[in-house]
Amino acid sequence: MAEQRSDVISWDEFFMRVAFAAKLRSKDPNTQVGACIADTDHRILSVGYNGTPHAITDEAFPWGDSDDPLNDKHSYVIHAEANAILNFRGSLKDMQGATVYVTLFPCHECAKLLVQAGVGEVVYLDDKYAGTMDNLISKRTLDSCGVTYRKVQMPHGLS
Ligand SMILES: Nc1ccn([C@H]2C[C@H](O)[C@@H](COP(=O)(O)O)O2)c(=O)n1
Ligand SMILES: [Zn+2]
Repeated sequence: MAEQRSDVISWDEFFMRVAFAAKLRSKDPNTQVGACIADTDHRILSVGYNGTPHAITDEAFPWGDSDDPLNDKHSYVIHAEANAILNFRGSLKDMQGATVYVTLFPCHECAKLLVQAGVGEVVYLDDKYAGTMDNLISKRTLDSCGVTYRKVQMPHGLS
């Protein structure tokens, strides 16, 4: 009888790999973010990455930081989590209690969107802005709304 495989990746690893693949599509030169939303039956509902609204071409886009909001990328970029929610083609009731896998901890604006979309859990890879005001607001929002969050374990790595 064939031996059973012992190195099958977990659902957490699988969905985080999907989120990681999505972030490879991002044109942001500084921070690429991917998100994958999976339902309680381990089905992928949607995927997204940080990018521009569709009519803005990469060439015309100011991909830098600037004190001038007109020339600051943050004024224009749609975050990975927001794109994942927007890309979802099903009924929002199917997203109730879903898990979002994100390569970077959600900002406070995305935290609000995820709560309203019905997401019940956030699993993140990196939290490089931990301790910033934005990050504290995000965590307070998630805590207040009963959305749990945890850092993913990737025993097989990402390659
Ligand atoms: N959870 C997040 C946080 C940030 N983003 C996007 C927004 C920008 O494109 C980039 C952050 O750039 P930085 O300020 O680090 O130069 O990441 C996101 O999609 N989701
Ligand atoms: Zn965000």
